[in-house]
Amino acid sequence: MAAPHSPRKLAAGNWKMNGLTAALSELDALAARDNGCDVLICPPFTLLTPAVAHAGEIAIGGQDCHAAESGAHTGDISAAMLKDAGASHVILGHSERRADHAETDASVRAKAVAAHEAGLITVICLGETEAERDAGDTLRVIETQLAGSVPDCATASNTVIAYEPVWAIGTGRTPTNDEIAQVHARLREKLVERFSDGAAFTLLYGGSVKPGNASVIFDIEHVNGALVGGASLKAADFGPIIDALARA
Ligand SMILES: O=C(CO)COP(=O)(O)O
Repeated sequence: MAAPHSPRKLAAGNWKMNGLTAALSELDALAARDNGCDVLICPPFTLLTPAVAHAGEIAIGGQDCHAAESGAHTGDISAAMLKDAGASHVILGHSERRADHAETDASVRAKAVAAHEAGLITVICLGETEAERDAGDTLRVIETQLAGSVPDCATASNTVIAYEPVWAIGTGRTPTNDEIAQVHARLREKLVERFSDGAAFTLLYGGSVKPGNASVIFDIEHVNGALVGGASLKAADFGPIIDALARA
């Protein structure tokens, strides 16, 4: 595939630890829409294979993978297993995993290398905590996470960056538009410095994106889409967010 010259828009849903078989009807509803931009759903591992069968044009991704190809890692899943199940993407370094599973920038980077070797597109998450924000450290934190978590093999075709302020996830709170703009501009600047196709990486915002605030967020420069948690679980909520992105 030729290298992209400008970022592709992506509406990504992270179902987290939500969804039994009945939730596949939401995927049916999304697959039946005329979406107008790339859509990705990352269901729990148990639904990956059936989700692929229900997804139509919608891409399906995992929510994590191990850095090793295989071996004695009880409860883990490899990038090749995700690919084998029909996934095209994997979320890495989500703040819930950084917090609950002690993931570091180095471990996220190792997972990203494994995912790229398996042919997956990575959605690498970063974002500051509320304490870091209050201390005025947001840009320093995201720069460190970007440098540490994104491997040298990253390209605009195999890597998406998601800025998710930890304090905005599931809280109904979001940064100001200026704050989002500042972070995304810095992410773009650093990607352009490091990668020859840095201008074409898709940059997502995540954290309390809803149908009511999506359009305003998508109008911000360098915001190419969203990584959505709660509002991705129902097609009735995620559909309007997809439409807002397609229109932006
Ligand atoms: O963590 C998120 C997506 O990965 C965001 O979750 P919410 O959209 O529920 O705030």
